[in-house]
Amino acid sequence: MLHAVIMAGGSGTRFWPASRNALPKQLLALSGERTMIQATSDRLEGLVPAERRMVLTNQALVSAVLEQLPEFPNQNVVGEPCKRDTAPCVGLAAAMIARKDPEGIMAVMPSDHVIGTPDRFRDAIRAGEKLVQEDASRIVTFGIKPSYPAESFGYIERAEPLQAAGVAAFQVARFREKPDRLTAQQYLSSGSFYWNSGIFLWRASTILDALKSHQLEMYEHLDRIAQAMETDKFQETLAVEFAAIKGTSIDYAVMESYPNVAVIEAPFEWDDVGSWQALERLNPSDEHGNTVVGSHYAIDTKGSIIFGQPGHAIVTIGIEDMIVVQTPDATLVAPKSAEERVREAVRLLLESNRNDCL
Ligand SMILES: Nc1nc2c(ncn2[C@@H]2O[C@H](COP(=O)(O)OP(=O)(O)OP(=O)(O)O)[C@@H](O)[C@H]2O)c(=O)[nH]1
Ligand SMILES: O=P(O)(O)O[C@H]1O[C@H](CO)[C@@H](O)[C@H](O)[C@@H]1O
Repeated sequence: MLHAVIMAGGSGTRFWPASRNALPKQLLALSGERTMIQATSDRLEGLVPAERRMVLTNQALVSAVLEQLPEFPNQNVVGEPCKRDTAPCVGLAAAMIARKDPEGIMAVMPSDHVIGTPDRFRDAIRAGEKLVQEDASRIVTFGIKPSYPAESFGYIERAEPLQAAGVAAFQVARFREKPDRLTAQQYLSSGSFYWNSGIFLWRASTILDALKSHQLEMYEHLDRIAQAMETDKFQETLAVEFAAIKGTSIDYAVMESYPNVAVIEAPFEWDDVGSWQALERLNPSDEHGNTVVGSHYAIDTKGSIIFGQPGHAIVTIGIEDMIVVQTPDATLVAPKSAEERVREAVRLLLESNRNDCL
C-alpha cells in the first residue's frame, strides 16, 4: 500500500522574521490561503487517504500541526524529541510503516514546497509507485530541469531510459548533494542533470536496509526505537535513542551512495520556497517589479519584496532590489542579493539572547 510521509521538522530559518521556532515556514501561508503543510496534505487527496498520511515534526509543534490538519489521526503526527535532519526522520517513519505494512511503499515529501499542478504530481507519484513495485530495491526520485547553477540543491544525473507509464523516467548515473558553484555550472551545461526535488518513493523496508548498510549506527538507534513501538517504553526509548543519533540528511546518508535509483522527470510545477525571493516567483509583481504582501506605499521603489501585516503601512522611498519584512516584534531589511545571509541574522539574535524574536 502507498503511504505518504510529510517532513515538517525544519526551522525555515531563511524566512525569518516571518518564520519562527513556534510557527516555522511550513505552518505559514506564504502563497495562497492554505498554509504550506495544509497545501501539502491537500495535494494528497485522491492519492493517499488521511489514515495513511504521516507528519514527522518536532515535538513542540505536534499540537500546532494537528490543529492545521484536523483530518489526520492524532497518532499520525509524530514528534521528534530533537532536530536531527531528514535521515532519522525518514528512518523513523519507515520503521513505523514497516511494522504495520511490511510491503508498504512510502512517498516522502517536504512540507514546504509549492506544486502548481497537483494532478500531474499525483500522476507522477502513481508512475513512481509502479517503478518501485517492479523492482523492490529501487528508489525513485523526481527531477526538476535546472535553470541556474544552484548550490543549494542536490543534482541527479540521468542514464538510460526506463519504461514508465506516461512519464519520462531514467536510471540514475549518480546523485550529488549540493555541489559547489563550478561543479553545478558543469552539471547545468552538460544537460543531463536534474535538480533533486526532495520527494522520494521507496519501500519502507528498502530504505531501512539502505540505512542499515550505509548508516549502521543510526540504524541501530532506529531499530531500538522500533523494538519499543507499541510498548509503554516507547516515548522514553524515542527520547534517548533519537537524541543519540548523529544528524544528517537522507541525501548525504543514502542517496549519494545508493546504487539503484531511478529519476522521473517531474511533470509538475515545483518551487521549494527556500528563501524570500521565492515570493517573487509565487506572486504577481506591480509595474515597478515590486512583490507586495500587505499594505505598501511606494515612492521610487523598484524590484523589491515587501511583506508585512495587513494593518501596518510600510512606506519605502528610493530603494531597489530590497527585501523588507515587518512583523510585530522584528523587522528585516536586506538587499535581495543577501537573502541567504538571513541565517546570519538568526545566529546573531541567538548569540544576543534574543530568543524572544526567534
Ligand atoms: N521531521 C523533520 N523534518 C525536517 C528536519 N529538518 C528538515 N525537515 C523538513 O525537511 C524539509 C526540507 O528542509 P529544509 O529545506 O532544510 O528546511 P528548513 O530547515 O525548514 O529551512 P532553512 O532553515 O531555511 O534551511 C522541510 O519540509 C523541513 O520541514 C528534521 O530534523 N525533522
Ligand atoms: O534540505 P534542503 O537544503 O532543502 O535540501 C533538500 O531539498 C532540496 C530541494 O528543496 C534538494 O534539492 C536537496 O537534494 C535536499 O533533498
